[in-house]
Amino acid sequence: MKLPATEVALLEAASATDPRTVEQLAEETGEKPEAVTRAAFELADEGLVAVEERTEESYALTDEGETYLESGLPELRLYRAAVEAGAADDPVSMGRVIGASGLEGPEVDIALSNFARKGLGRIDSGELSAEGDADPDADAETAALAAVAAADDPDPEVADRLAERGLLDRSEVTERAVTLTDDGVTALMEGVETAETVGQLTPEMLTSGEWEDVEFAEYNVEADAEPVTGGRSHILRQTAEAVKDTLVGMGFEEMDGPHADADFWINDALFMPQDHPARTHWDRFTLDVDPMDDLPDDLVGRVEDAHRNGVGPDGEGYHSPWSREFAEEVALRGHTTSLSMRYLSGYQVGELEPPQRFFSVEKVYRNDTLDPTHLLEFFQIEGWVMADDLSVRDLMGTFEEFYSQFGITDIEFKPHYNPYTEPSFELFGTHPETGEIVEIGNSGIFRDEVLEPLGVECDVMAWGLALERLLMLMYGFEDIRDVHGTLCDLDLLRNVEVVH
Ligand SMILES: N[C@@H](Cc1ccccc1)C(=O)O
Repeated sequence: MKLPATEVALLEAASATDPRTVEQLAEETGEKPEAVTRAAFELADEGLVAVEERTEESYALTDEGETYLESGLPELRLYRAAVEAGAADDPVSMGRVIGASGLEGPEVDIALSNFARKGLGRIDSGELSAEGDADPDADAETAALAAVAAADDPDPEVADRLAERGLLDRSEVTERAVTLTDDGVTALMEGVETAETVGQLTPEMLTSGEWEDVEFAEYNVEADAEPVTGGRSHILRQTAEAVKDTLVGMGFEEMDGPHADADFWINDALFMPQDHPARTHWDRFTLDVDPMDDLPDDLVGRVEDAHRNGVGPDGEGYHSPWSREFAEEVALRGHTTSLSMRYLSGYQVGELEPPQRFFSVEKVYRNDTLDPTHLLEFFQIEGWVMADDLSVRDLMGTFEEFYSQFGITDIEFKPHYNPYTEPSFELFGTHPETGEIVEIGNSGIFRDEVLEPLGVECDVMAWGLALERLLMLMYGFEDIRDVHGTLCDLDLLRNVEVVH
């Protein structure tokens, strides 16, 4: 039997009783491991050897992991500083502990988010208390980092968590072991000879014409290749595109408009009283820019009248102060319902005749506290339908159809209050991992106090859904920061595919 040189060397080095790994065989034959793997698969195809594969996880410290192994994990440094400051007895101001800990930049966030998770203590209204019984020297994550540094096996669960924190790189190593089959033994006994094969075509072979007589080695398309982690679109972006496709498929057109807008469009047009708590500096990001003093006078007049006196024979209005200056102030929009107001009023694209359906998937800004389910900037899936005789059934049916396209079929509704819709409903879905009920949106049918000043004479149902929450239900994230910011899970962002 004639075989290429590497195959012959491999057959001779392999044993019928003792499985040898590709690495052992590579050492013995003096061939590269890739060449041995390729040859082993060739021989396996011929039935001369059996190849057994085993996949194992392997870990390596990232640069950050190495830094923390030396300096201590940020949360432990925070804990030690807290104990030193007396936080095991009485709560101490967070700023003071952070100052004393020497933590800087992103390390502060990292320390704070892991501090409570590890039960090292609690953070409450800017004060930090330390758990007296915690033992920073017995930290499982530090132990796992040290194990990896010493080439020992870390606890797999802890190692997974460290990989998520970006402190360990996880890779899968496939180990292959080769054994001679009976046919392989027979072939060896009958004698195998080397057939010359060429792996690389050279310019010399081309000019001399030698290429016509040689036998070329076959490509091994199963050989391991280095993973490539180039740029790709972010999971949130991919999901936003999927949402847009879905809504366009449902007959909606896309809205577009300013992120920084007049309070008039963000709040007044929505019949939000000017003294509503959501309009104070606590919730909104005010901008130090010129007011928008070119608002359409007629419309502003009708909106002011609705606020002061109400609409229709029984309308009450708010009888509270209303100022045009406040309406002209510019802030970052806290919801994209500002766009709906611009479109419904005819201001953005001219007057619209019913029926109409519009949507946007755009960023909104709220002065919230960052936590596992809240960001200061997030994407809202805004939408509305303008038609005669809309009912709550239409609203619910639209959501059921929309969410079912993303595999979510257990939407629940809860009556709610918005100054601009009546009735109003909050939407909920079930988190696939924790089973918890998660709020995913807010909706309703616009009140006359909103529609009449806008000049809309039929019904309009509308909603604002959170894109990030949809993501949590689709992929089972428990912390939205897994896809954003310094704590994001790079492995996931590199590998996830959005399908819908
Ligand atoms: N603006 C609401 C969502 C909404 C839009 C339109 C009608 C009803 C509710 C929010 O941000 O929560």
